[in-house]
Amino acid sequence: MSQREVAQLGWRLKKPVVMVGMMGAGKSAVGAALARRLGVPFLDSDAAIVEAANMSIPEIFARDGEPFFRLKERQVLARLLSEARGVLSTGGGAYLSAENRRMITEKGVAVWLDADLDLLWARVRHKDTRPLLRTADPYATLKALYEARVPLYARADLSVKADAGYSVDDMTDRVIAALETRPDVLERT
Ligand SMILES: Nc1ncnc2c1ncn2[C@@H]1O[C@H](COP(=O)(O)OP(=O)(O)OP(=O)(O)O)[C@@H](O)[C@H]1O
Ligand SMILES: O=C(O)C1=C[C@@H](O)[C@@H](O)[C@H](O)C1
Ligand SMILES: [Mg+2]
Repeated sequence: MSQREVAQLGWRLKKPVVMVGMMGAGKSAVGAALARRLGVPFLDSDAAIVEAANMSIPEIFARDGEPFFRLKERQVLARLLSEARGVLSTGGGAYLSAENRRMITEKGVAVWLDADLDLLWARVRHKDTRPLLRTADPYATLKALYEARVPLYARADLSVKADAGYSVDDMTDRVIAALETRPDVLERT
């Protein structure tokens, strides 16, 4: 194969990829790596909310409450989906609303990063950036959220298991392999 042919090897992404799953599953980290790998733009709904509000997520929760955050999340998701050409990582709660799931399914393909509770806890336990976990027993809170949410995340078009031994790059490989099972979403060029 000539150098020129090698340089032209790549991907054609036909629909936006929307990363869903629990806080700490790796949606932002893996989503950004996936976008770099596919050579497409990356968007993150949490980052877009923070930018629009000029406040951190804990500040928005503390000042305006979770219902207000969810309203902004829905508006931002609608805007980002209308302009998305690449990978869009969502916040951990975004896929729980039926209206958000409908918007995501209409425009893109949802990929659930399916990490188990122990892995999620190992990732989030030392950080205080997730307001929902600011409780007397954050592990019990995470467990309750996990158990309530898994049946909804399981509705995603594709799911990719996140194991403790997998790096962000390994997870990116796995997501690409899952996307390649859908020629209507991703093709090699
Ligand atoms: N495969 C991985 N291997 C090691 N560390 C990872 C992996 N994926 C993510 N991480 C790390 O775990 C933490 C949580 O990941 P990330 O912020 O991507 O999760 P998230 O799903 O976007 O969570 P949230 O819903 O809160 O936005 C980060 O510190 C990230 O660097
Ligand atoms: O799981 C959740 O409900 C959340 C996850 C984060 O991504 C943020 O969107 C926020 O902290 C709420
Ligand atoms: Mg994130």
